[in-house]
Amino acid sequence: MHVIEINDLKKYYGNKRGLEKASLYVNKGEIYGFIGPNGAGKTTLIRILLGLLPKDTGVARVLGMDCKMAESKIHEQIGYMPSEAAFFPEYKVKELIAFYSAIRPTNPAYVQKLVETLDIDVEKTFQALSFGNKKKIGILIALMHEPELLILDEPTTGLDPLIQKQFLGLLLELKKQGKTIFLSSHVLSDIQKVCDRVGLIKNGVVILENDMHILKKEEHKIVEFTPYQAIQIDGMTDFQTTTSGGTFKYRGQMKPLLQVLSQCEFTDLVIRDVTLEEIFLSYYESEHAHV
Ligand SMILES: Nc1ncnc2c1ncn2[C@@H]1O[C@H](COP(=O)(O)OP(=O)(O)OP(=O)(O)O)[C@@H](O)[C@H]1O
Repeated sequence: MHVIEINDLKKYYGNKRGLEKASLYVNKGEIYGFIGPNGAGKTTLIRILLGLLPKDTGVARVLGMDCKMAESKIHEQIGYMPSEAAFFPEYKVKELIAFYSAIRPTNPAYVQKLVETLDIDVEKTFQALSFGNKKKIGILIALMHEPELLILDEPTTGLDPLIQKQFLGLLLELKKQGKTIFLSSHVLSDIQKVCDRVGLIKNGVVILENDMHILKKEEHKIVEFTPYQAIQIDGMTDFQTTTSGGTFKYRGQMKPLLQVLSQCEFTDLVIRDVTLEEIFLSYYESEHAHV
């Protein structure tokens, strides 16, 4: 059984497309990265998963249950963090913790550990917090009842680098405990760091879904060098001049590449994997990816 199962999901707002025909699945215990440009349909899909929005047609199931039919049962087992945290503004953080602990059973020791990890000041009122600190309260509330599935919408935007790092560490810790995490984000470096699988959505259709390591393996290497010189080798594409040298993409065995490069005089040379951002852009920019 998949923790999340979406099949041919369609949702229109009047005559405006939300989702066209989206399909994806998320396995138990994995961190799934959900990415796509503005307006692609990410929030629509998340709102359907949470039972907040009815679908038109297709399948939307969480933990084996239909999202709309079993809304309240699903909510007990989901931790959801919206992209912008909004809680009772005049409540102190400790009062918010008490409020949510009364709705859903929590382990106080675990809550305290989260408060310390996220470096949260529980004496402040929600409205007195900065954007980043409000975001941390969103993370705390989503995690504090130790749900089986976490659905996180842009969780790290606005967090300082240290807290971002701690937060990503926390996600990996939760994964170790067997929790499943669905992470929608524009911060592709975060997705690349923690996700096992990734889905790309465009115009309401999931155009690519794959394991992160397969996705990266299928792609080419990037070679960056200084100073400029004309390099030629089979498997090379997109040769470009940069301010200090050049770059190209390379698909093929390492040995012939290294033989050619060893003939050159470099002050700097980097052979690296493509980043998720580069993979993402190539899918979004290439003609055949247009759907
Ligand atoms: N309430 C609504 N009424 C009409 N159209 C809507 C509504 N909500 C979303 N849409 C449209 O549905 C499409 C998908 O929007 P959605 O918010 O799901 O995208 P998104 O991928 O979350 O975008 P972003 O990254 O900008 O948040 C967009 O074209 C949007 O304009």
